[in-house]
Amino acid sequence: MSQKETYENPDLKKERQNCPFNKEEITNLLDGGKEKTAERKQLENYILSDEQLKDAVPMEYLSHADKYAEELRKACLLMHKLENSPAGQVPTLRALMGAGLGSAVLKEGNPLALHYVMFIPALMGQGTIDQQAKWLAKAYNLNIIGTYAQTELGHGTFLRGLETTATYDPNTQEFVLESPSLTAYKWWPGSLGKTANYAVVMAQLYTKGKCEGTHPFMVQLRDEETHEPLPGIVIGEIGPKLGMNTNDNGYLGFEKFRIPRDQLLMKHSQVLEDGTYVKPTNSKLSYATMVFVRVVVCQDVTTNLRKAVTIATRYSCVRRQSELKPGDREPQVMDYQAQQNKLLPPLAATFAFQLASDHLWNLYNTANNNIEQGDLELLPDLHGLSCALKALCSSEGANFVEVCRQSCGGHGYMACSNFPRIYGQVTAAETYEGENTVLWLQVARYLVKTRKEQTGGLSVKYLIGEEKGPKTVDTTLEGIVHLYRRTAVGLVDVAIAELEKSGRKGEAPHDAWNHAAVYLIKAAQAHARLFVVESFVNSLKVGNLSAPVRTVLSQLCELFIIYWLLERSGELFFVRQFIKKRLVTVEFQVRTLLYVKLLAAIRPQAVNLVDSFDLRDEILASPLGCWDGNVYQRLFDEAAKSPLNQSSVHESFHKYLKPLLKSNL
Ligand SMILES: CCCCCCCCCCCCCCCCCCCCC/C=C/C(=O)SCCNC(=O)CCNC(=O)[C@H](O)C(C)(C)COP(=O)(O)OP(=O)(O)OC[C@H]1O[C@@H](n2cnc3c(N)ncnc32)[C@H](O)[C@@H]1OP(=O)(O)O
Ligand SMILES: Cc1cc2nc3c(=O)[nH]c(=O)nc-3n(C[C@H](O)[C@H](O)[C@H](O)COP(=O)(O)OP(=O)(O)OC[C@H]3O[C@@H](n4cnc5c(N)ncnc54)[C@H](O)[C@@H]3O)c2cc1C
Repeated sequence: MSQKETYENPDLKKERQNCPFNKEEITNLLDGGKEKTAERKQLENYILSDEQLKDAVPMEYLSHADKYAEELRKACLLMHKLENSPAGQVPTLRALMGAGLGSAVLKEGNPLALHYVMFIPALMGQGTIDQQAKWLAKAYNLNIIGTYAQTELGHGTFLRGLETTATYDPNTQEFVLESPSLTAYKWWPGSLGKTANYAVVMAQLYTKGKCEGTHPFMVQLRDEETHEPLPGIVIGEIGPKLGMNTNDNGYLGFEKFRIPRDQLLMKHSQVLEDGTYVKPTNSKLSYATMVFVRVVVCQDVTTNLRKAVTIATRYSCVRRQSELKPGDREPQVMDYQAQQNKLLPPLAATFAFQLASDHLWNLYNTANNNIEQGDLELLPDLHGLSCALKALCSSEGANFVEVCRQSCGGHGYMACSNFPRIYGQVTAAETYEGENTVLWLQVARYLVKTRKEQTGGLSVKYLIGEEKGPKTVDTTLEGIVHLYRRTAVGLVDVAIAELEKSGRKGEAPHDAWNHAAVYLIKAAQAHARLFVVESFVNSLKVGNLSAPVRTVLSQLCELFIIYWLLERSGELFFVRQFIKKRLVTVEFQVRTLLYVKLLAAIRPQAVNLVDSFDLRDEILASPLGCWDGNVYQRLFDEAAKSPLNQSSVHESFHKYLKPLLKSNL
């Protein structure tokens, strides 16, 4: 890699001098330990040194079909490389599927991602031991490649409204899959368009003339040799999207397509040979694959945000523009407080989101182990928290990525800056795996229920009983967290009051719910933010951090929680107690002062902080963010790759422009 080449932009060099903390300590912290960092670096060397995995030309210059083919070529090569990986197969796969190493090679959506992120987890979570024995080894060995086909043209959010049917025929002991209308066609599943030959398909199960709701079925789609669609399967790709264009999202219809009974994934519910239906212990267990993906999406979004912040921070220290002191040299744009205000909150957010995502990952593992033993107690909390953090990390993440792009001025708008690709990935996460508004409303449902029934899981314990803590302005971190807590409780109470008001007017509960949506969403968002800031503050209390690292992380933590407070200060007005005590004004003044001081304190450490993410140039894939800061030369080199620069006069001049010039219009 180019990291250790001789050139280093003098401004970046200066930024890197006298770093007050040990960068490697933060790298190790983010990787999960020194050994993990070493493993990651070894793996990066192994993968990124392979010439065949490099793009001959930037992907943007390829046609839609060539983009897909090129990405598939690299994805398959990567899978071959797994066999000899120095880190072992599973860690390598994880690193590849994560947005870091994988995206250095597979730029715009991996055609094999769904196989690992949803198909295999669905088999594991929904299949019986026998079904896993039959399919899992094949899936791991890539003898079959699968996807997760749930969303339809007509319905993505409302799963109870899915139209695809799977009707049990006891005479042949088969299910008959059918798409009864155009809107019943599966639409969106990744890797379905051209890559997958199998899918876990969600369909309405009918047996003995009764609909038992949506269930997962293992379905072969294409011939294992020829890859031709099987008779009764109508399949194709849905076309270009805002981003993720190398992932072949597809459509799928069924024309009385038969599968054996044992291809209903029967871990939680069964259909016996005679058609008798055996219910699951909880009907939402068939939604478990989505819960898993919501959990990993938080990590994925955070990794992408780290890339955007690194690119924008380094560029902002190389870029000099305008005049700060009259007559002086143009300053680094990072020296403008306005630029710090853009970039330091997202920098802090990368830590906040990572810590909250780690917390969620641990909850997921504990809850999942318990569910395997038949104990579903943690399921509601897991559902609530995974919805909350998926929605928060993806929406805030997408906004922050866009701010990072804007902070790079015109050059940030170039495709080669990598911002369009990063944004395409992060904003997709606002929609897939549960559209964010819909997830906020799921969270609100859990909060309202907890507050009313005074019982709920760990993440909502603060809603049970009377709130405790100071009622006046308290400038400690604990004090600010308490303010978040009071806001979150207050907003749930406001939402409940709205629901009750509508109830008193005689509105039916579903109408009252709809009419309180604005309040409910605010309450859900305040809850999610409380969780993130609590995780950040609590994780600084524990752990073996050196004093300098603790200091800089504490500054970031404080900056972040004040930033959100100021951004969302309007919400305090919803909570009556703040208005009565005139707390809002006081809070606002005190916090703004502190926030501005923190910007100045963190500014000199910004480059060192993004360096400690240890993202190689190949992973950043942006001339603006490269380690050496050789921004202008690299931009020029990128422009030289344009097909329009391969000749001094393009053929279209002779075809179109010259006749126009000569036409005397
Ligand atoms: C070697 C192996 C290694 C493996 C390597 C793995 C590698 C991992 C590496 C990680 C890196 C990965 C990076 C990955 C990211 C990039 C890839 C991204 C690919 C994206 C693919 C996208 C896929 C999709 O989008 S799939 C489709 C997703 N669709 C949805 O999410 C639909 C949303 N809708 C719903 O979920 C529901 O319909 C809902 C919840 C909105 C409403 O459902 P309902 O049935 O109508 O329920 P409702 O009446 O509202 O509530 C009833 C009741 O049920 C509770 N509930 C609801 N859902 C759940 C749930 N999921 N779990 C538990 N409980 C649930 C709800 O709370 C209510 O409870 P009560 O109030 O108590 O009644
Ligand atoms: C990049 C990408 C990859 C995807 N990959 C897959 C995949 O692999 N497999 C798969 O099955 N699907 C996949 N999807 C589909 C995805 O899961 C759905 O698009 C998503 O769940 C949203 O559903 P929808 O499209 O029906 O949106 P809609 O529900 O139609 O949303 C439209 C609007 O209606 C609002 N709305 C809907 N219901 C409510 C409500 N109850 N209350 C308030 N507002 C509401 C929404 O907030 C939104 O503003 C993918 C989508 C994308 C973008």
